[in-house]
Amino acid sequence: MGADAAAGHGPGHGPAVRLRGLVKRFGPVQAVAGIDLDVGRGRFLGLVGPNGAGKTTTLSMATGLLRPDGGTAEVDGVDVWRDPLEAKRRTGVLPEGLRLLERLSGGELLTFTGRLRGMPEPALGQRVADLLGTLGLADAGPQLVVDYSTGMRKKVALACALLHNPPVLFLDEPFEAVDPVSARTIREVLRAYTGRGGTVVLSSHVMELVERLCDDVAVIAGGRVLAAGTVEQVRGGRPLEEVFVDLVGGGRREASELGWLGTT
Ligand SMILES: Nc1ncnc2c1ncn2[C@@H]1O[C@H](COP(=O)(O)OP(=O)(O)OP(=O)(O)O)[C@@H](O)[C@H]1O
Repeated sequence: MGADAAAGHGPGHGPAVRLRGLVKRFGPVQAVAGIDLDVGRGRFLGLVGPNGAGKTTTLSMATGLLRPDGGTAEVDGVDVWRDPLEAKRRTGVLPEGLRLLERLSGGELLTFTGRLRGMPEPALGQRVADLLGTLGLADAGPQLVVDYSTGMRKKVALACALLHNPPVLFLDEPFEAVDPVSARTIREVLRAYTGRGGTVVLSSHVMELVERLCDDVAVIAGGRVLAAGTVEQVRGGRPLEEVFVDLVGGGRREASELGWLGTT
């Protein structure tokens, strides 16, 4: 065992995700202003924050999609920017925006993704069939992704993230536009995954869902972590939404100021 591994560092060691001093600026906008965050193995972390808080920018830097201006990101003990290929082997990502290969069917997209990841047949074919079946996409058959509904696109993108059974999943708004039956299935799939030791980081605007599903939560605003811990710690006995609004809601104008709305 090397000195790093003995000290709890290096591939397969330490927290599943370790972010240190992550910083990103877009011109005059400081999108991420120094984020430190650890996510333990087998934990389910919800990343919440108002629009423009820096959630997607943080997830993009943690998954090798956007180069940080400063700081480090490690996944499963691998530095994402020093060893991106190894980090990406250990990561499944449902990115924002869902840019997919539109002229393939769901099955073709998954098979192509699996081959890019070097997955062998026939195990790949079995996993593709399992994922399409479980996520309710099998009936879409040869339909092309370009003709999928928004929720179907989300589900096939999620299937791509799960396909290689990575130890860590990063999911940007995985439940957005997904119907309640599929949402329940996805919750069960993700719970089973963390139950077996997998780690999930998801961003969401739905506090109730984070409260119900996640072990841990990090509230970010203005590119900084305002609160982080177990859901119970951060809630402190109150509904998470209330705590969230107290933390980030300052400076908003009252809805009642739109007194003209609805009057004739
Ligand atoms: N490519 C870009 N170019 C310029 N500014 C950007 C870019 N990406 C993000 N930003 C800015 O960085 C800030 C953080 O954006 P980000 O998308 O990370 O927020 P978010 O928390 O994911 O928001 P939302 O909940 O609305 O998706 C915002 O002010 C946004 O306008």
